[in-house]
Amino acid sequence: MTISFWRYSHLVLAISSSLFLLIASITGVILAFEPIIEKAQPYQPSGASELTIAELLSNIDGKYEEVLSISSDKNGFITASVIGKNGSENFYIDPFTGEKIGELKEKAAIFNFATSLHRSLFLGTIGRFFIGLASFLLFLMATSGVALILRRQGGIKQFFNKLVKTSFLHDYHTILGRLALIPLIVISLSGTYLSLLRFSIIPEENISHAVDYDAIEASPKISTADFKVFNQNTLENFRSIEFPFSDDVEDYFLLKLKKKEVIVNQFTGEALSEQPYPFVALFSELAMMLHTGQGTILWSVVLGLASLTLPFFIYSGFAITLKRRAAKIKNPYPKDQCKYVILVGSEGGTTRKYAKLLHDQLLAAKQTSYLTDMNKLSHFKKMEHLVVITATYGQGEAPSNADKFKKLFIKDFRPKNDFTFSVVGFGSLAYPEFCKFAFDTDDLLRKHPLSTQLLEVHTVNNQSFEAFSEWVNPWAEKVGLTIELPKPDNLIARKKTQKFTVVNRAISSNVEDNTALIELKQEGNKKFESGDLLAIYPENSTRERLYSLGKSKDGNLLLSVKKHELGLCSTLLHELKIGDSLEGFLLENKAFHFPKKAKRTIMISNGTGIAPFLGMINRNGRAHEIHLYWGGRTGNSFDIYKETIEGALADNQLTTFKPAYSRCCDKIYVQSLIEKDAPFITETLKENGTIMICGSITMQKGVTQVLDQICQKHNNQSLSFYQNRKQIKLDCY
Ligand SMILES: Cc1cc2nc3c(=O)[nH]c(=O)nc-3n(C[C@H](O)[C@H](O)[C@H](O)COP(=O)(O)O)c2cc1C
Repeated sequence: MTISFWRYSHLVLAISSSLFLLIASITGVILAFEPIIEKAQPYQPSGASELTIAELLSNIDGKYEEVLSISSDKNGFITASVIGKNGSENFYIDPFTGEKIGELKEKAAIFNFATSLHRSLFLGTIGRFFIGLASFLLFLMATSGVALILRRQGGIKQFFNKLVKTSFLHDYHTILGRLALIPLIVISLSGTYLSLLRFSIIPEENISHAVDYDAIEASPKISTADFKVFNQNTLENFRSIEFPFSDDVEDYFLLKLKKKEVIVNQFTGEALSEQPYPFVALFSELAMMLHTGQGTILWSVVLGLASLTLPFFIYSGFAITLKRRAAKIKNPYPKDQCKYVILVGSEGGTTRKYAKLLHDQLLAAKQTSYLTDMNKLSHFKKMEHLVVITATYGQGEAPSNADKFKKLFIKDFRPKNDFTFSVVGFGSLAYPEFCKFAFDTDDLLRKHPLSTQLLEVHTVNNQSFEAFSEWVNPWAEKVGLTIELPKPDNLIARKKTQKFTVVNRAISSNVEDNTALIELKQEGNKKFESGDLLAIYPENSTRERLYSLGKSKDGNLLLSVKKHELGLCSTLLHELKIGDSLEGFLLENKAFHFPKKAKRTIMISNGTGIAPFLGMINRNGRAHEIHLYWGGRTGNSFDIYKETIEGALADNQLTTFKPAYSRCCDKIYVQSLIEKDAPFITETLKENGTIMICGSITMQKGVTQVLDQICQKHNNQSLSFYQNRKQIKLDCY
């Protein structure tokens, strides 16, 4: 079944039951305290459960004028109903002495109030019905939630694996969902069952005894202390005993044990009738215990905590849905009048925001643009340029608003005129099938006889605004437009910057590299680590450019920057001289910090991607094995890093260094080195070592492909297995 089915079901169930569930959960949390408070009372002396019923009766014998009944409550506390000096009384007794040890307390008003609200909303039968229904809907929601988590995690085996992070609310909706799953299923099913029982949909059977009163004998009379059935059963197994009304031989002891009732002749001790409780009665008792936690502190705590998660689920669930729907599409022109058609595939709403950004810019440039979901593909009479902007979900699959696209495209898409197309894929490199659905869509479009591909598929990792805008300019140029995307505040807000001064700088002697190694000293002392990022905003621009940082021996920032012809930031950085300063912002990037617990770390980089590794190697206290693979153009490309690397090798801070040069010597890429060292790499992963990759996206793609192949071959595991265990750390751009 498709993800949209489960998501839709989950949402509809939540909408229809949230109010009731909110009330039931808050009252449920209050009620969870009741059994905890009760159970904490000192009315159960240790060892009491081992006393026999005969011993209990002997211990109470003679203490009161008359004993009417004795019972064991849900907590195992013994209560007696007696006639004493003050008339009829009920209280807790010590089963070893028969003495009164405490008064029966009335239920606290708050618990009475919470119970009524929890059971019936103070609305009697109607209220009970809605609460019962909400309970069942909660069970269905848990089921649809499981289906959604299975889709997110990629199968049952990965159900409890670490999540690939998306947003706080989305992630914790899933994490708490997994933790509270079993208790919530138990609460919902037991609640449903108790409602069915209350409405007699499940019929309750009563025990009926058949005693032949004419045949009851009054002899041989023996002492109750010698009754067989009283000696055979302990308080562990005891519910209650009702004493005979009179000395008539027809009056008897009614003994209720955990699983059966016994009628006992008051003179001879003979069991006159024995009836087991029906299954429904025992099951109802279990359901009650599971739903209320009565009698067990631990389960009450679990129930209380599980109830507490419901308000969070309700809040986060609606917040996620609203975010998804936030990017509402407005189309001022009818679909058949538009020259530009933008189709969007989005699950969480982010890709839709980006598509809308482009759509709005086209409209602002007085172009006829039409934006719609991929599932709404149809005939667009005047379409000349088609843009598909889509995320990938599941394991390389379509998002829910694009899952019918392929079918529609093959069956119904019949444009009459030539059209160009360009596909932008949104995805995450943390997934093995990076932007797969975008590539699949591109393949499909390429096969159309009237289509012309304007640009290769462009991928955007982690919703990077920069990566998206890198596609916009060449595309706009190809269709004869100039578009400057304004960076919306809600994508990434400009941060409060601080000042950095250049204290060192080296330029690569290979002119083609156009690379600088720059050391910056910060004004202030904000903490940072190698692997963190420096955000730079060129003057008059809200655009942010992020650089991976190394931390030098002196605690300064190490940055390696390649100058791009039209790159505002890289030009600015390259032009800086020693003593110059610039504004920037330090961003923590925990996911790319050095793994201090791993004994061996393999670092793979190309070009300027070496910068964070220089910092990590600089600060390695030799306890860790570090192996660095680095790809550059020629031997000269290495010059600016040479001193640090050779120094680290001499000091044992770096164990091995293996360069791959693409324009000289063996003319190889870094992934060839990885392929050659396959056994070493796979052994490292097997022994919980870490692989860190930093550099260009192209290099990352090549390297992860090779890593996946060698992991499958040597370790019988896919790369995602190690990714999920956080043994693969990526920082590519
Ligand atoms: C459950 C789940 C599965 C995903 N699967 C993939 C995947 O297979 N390949 C990929 O490149 N990205 C995958 N992603 C990442 C999303 O495509 C990426 O976060 C995208 O920016 C989300 O855009 P949206 O908010 O418009 O849905 C997945 C994300 C989630 C939450």
